[in-house]
Amino acid sequence: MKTSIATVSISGDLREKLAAISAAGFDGIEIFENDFLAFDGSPRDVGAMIRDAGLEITLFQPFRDFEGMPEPHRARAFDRAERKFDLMQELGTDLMLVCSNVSPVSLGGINRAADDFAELGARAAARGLRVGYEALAWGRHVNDHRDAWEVVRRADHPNVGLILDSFHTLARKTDVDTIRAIPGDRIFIVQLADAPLIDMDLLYWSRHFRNMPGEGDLAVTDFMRAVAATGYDGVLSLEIFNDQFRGGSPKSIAVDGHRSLVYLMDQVRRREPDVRIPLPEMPDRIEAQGIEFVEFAADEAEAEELARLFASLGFVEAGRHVSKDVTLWRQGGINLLINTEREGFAHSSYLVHGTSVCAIGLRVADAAATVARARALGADTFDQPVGPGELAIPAIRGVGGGVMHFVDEKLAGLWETDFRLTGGGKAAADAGLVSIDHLAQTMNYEEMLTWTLFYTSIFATAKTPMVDVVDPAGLVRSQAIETADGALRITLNGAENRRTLAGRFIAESFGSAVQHVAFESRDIFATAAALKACGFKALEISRNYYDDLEARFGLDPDFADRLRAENILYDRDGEGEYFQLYGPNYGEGFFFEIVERRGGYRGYGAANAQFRIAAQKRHLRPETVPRR
Ligand SMILES: O=C(O)c1ccc(O)c(O)c1
Ligand SMILES: [Mg+2]
Repeated sequence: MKTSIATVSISGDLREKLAAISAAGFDGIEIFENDFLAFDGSPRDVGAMIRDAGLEITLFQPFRDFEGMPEPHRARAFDRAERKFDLMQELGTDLMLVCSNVSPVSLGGINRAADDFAELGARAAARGLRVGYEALAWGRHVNDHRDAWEVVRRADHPNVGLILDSFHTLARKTDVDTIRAIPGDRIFIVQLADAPLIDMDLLYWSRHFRNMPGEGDLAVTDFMRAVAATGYDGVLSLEIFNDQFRGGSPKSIAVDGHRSLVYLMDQVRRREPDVRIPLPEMPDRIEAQGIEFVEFAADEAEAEELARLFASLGFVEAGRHVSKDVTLWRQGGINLLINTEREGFAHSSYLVHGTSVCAIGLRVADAAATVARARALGADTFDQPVGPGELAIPAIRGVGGGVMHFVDEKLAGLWETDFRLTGGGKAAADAGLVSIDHLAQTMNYEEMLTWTLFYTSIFATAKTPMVDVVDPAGLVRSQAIETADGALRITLNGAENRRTLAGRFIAESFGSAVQHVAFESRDIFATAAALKACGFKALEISRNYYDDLEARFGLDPDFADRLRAENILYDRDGEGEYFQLYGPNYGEGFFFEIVERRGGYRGYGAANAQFRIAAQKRHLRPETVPRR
């Protein structure tokens, strides 16, 4: 599989783009003419610079408004093409993209366009070059790959081929199976892009909102399956026009791009088993079975405070690590760790972020296979020395550089092996928390696509639609990644500014991290009562909220009173009901939540988030409330 990415997809100057693209593992680039024009160097120098970066130029583009022109435009278009052929030869590339004409003076007519391409093909062939024709979704006469293919077919010249671009085909909802009838060797290059579904003008959508395959909502996998079925085995090239990417990190966008192609082709291979796809073998997407543990890094003083917080939630100290300063706190099926080691990963995490979640452990069927898939998708693995007799838990790096461990059956004795379990005390404190319902990771808005792709490509998960959460100081966008059975649920919250609670958390904990952990109760009212006995202080919710709730859902006044008395938030949809109880803010804005799901409720109480955030803001230490 040969991979390529258009230089427009990445931010920075040409040199920065090349470094990032090459480091991410691409074989080549599509050079956008403007990137070249803006660069102060001769075409030969640019070509050499690209090859020195270990990359080939897979395509030169775009060449506009060529086919179907009346004279004198027609002659001028051919002159322009000859100039660009000169440039291509100096750069060292043999393929030019001609996009369908948008000029109001163009005449249309399949045969006229085909004749123009036959002549262009002859001129290209004289120099050992090739031209490919792409239908722009907003082309004046040709805006569909089927018509572009008909032009190419009638041009009937070996140096003239078709260029497919998933965006143009999918944006117009053209049936992708029409691609299956095109001979694979007549397709000169395939451009790939996804996009979020937004109802807007096609040109504007294409030029500003494209994203990597798998990051948006288009059926790029179905498109690519159809392309693969033609026998096409040439370059797969990302062509992503995205305002956010233009200002983003060249490195992470290039890494995301490469990951998106590996993920895409892995999916295609599994769904088109008869098509040979040259991609290293890797395990299929991993079924995550739940969260085995959450580990906090702290110093000794803060560890005591954290321990008090755990105790107030009904957890009991259940053991100590055999060789490390790590304590285990347990309740139901939940394991929380407090790590106060003075060296190693947890300690460096503490030094950078303060008291915070430094690692999580996921239950999977096969930990080694999970790491193998993550590696194949370009994730960084994580290793740390283990003491004699202790178990090595395979791990990778996740959001904010945090560690994600994988625990499988082979590690079933983990707690008994690595910990001196003290047992006891369980019955005394239990507040009915049975498992972790979800984790919430807070990040800058620009990172959300990166981590959505990370989770959905490694794990058999789906993303829910993005929702807007209103913080009094700005918007926070929230999207959940979840398994079909809900065993793993992670919400990603993207802050657009530093004054929101989420933005403040990122600023004060120096990076993206887990901002809250939500525990599952099977009886929220019993839990609320038990927690009171443990000394738990619930976040106080505005009384006005309950008046509205009662009216909105037509709640029984007694039921509304019970919610109000316990500061429990409530939501309901066609499937079921949702109850939420919040603890106090801890440290830089970390908190615990307790939820109960009744019936088939699958959401996260987005409608309540605004009121919860307002309540949390009222409880912030006054000196830390950011000034405007
Ligand atoms: O937006 C454009 O003009 C444009 C140009 C070249 C392409 O390959 C494309 O997909 C879009
Ligand atoms: Mg294109």
